Amino acid sequence: MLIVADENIPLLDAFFGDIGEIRRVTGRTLSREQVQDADILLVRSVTRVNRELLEGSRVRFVGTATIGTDHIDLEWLQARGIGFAAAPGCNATSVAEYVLSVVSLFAERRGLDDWTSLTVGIVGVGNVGGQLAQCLERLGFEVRLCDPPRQEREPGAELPFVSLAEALECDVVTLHTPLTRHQPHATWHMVSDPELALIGADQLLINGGRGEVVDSEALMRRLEQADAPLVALDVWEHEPGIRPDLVDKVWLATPHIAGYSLEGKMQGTEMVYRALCQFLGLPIRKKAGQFLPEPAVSKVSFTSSAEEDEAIRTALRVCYDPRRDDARLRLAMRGNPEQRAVAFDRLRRDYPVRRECSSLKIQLKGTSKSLQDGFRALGCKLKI
Ligand SMILES: NC(=O)c1ccc[n+]([C@@H]2O[C@H](COP(=O)([O-])OP(=O)(O)OC[C@H]3O[C@@H](n4cnc5c(N)ncnc54)[C@H](O)[C@@H]3O)[C@@H](O)[C@H]2O)c1
Ligand SMILES: O=C(O)[C@H](O)[C@H](O)COP(=O)(O)O
Repeated sequence: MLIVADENIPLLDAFFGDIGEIRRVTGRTLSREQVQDADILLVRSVTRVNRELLEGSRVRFVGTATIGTDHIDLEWLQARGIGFAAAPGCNATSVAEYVLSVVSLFAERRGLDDWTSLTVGIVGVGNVGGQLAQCLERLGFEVRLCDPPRQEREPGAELPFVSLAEALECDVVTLHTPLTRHQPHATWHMVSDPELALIGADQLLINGGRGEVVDSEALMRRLEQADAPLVALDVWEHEPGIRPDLVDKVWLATPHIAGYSLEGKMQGTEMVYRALCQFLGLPIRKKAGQFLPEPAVSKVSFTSSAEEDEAIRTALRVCYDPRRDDARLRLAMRGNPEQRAVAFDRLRRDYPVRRECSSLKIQLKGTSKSLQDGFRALGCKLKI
């Protein structure tokens, strides 16, 4: 059995080595010829999987080790009877930690002693937005949730949903919707001139979903105005050929790596492996956890002198500080368009190991219960 797989999927040999022969390919440039004789295709988000790629091939199962599926023509796969699996929720914790870290930097920039005084509007309350909301609420933030599809599906739900306009009133607005083009709730350019006009200079807009959810022309126009909001973009229209002038204008610019914790990537591989085993009728023998290496930083201690917010933010940034990715992306924006696109993908391919807060043991001596609860909200292991 031939498995054609994106070389950026971690642990390919460990998970799939005894299922078939693996041919590693560059996901961005995968061609019909490369996939023609494959039985199984494993991709990440940079490969468009559709009729143009697969017509006439032997492929009978496609797996994407990602949450998003907007790069896959699901209808065509279904019509052809080709098996499919994605990895819902695999890197939700990683994205939530990215957002928390960005919010912590925003609070510092605003000179806030208490970061939980910020209100946070979450647009798209699925695996990522839901996990983020839960964590923020446990930390003591006021959160507003906007998810019209869920609001319709769950009319009697306990969760109070707000409109997009109401979410846009929050100090921080963070986008976690999929990219969709079908009405009534299409997200393509969901945030454009009218929505951007609703957020002002003391607010922060984060996009951790898909680049095309925000109209980048409109965003450029808004960022040229004196009362423009701060913006943190992890995802961009037209990746990898993103606009350097937009990178210049946004406050925090990262190369679509919010979900790039090692745990998140490895879980993505495991989920596709499990689905493939089921598809082929094979036993499931492996788990991502068995391959997780020891983290570079494994323990952090705080004493009774630790200031609560400060301690939580320190631990968060031990795991992930987006400023390093921001600096690298800005450097990568030198050169001509082709060089910039290559550099964008290289930053993603050669991404350093990043671990989630769950990899961190926190030792607390004489600290308050609320500080302990804060670390629990982050998923850290506690030693009290
Ligand atoms: N930046 C990254 O690295 C990264 C990582 C993971 C996922 N993502 C993106 O984030 C998206 C969300 O991930 P998830 O795991 O939470 O997906 P999910 O499917 O679990 O949740 C998405 C939620 O968005 C809601 N939604 C759909 N249309 C909406 C609209 N018009 N307005 C408001 N809400 C709407 C859905 O009802 C759903 O509850 C993914 O589809 C993917 O594109 C990005
Ligand atoms: O949808 C997802 O899971 C994320 O956007 C994912 O982290 C994207 O990473 P890529 O597949 O482009 O490596």
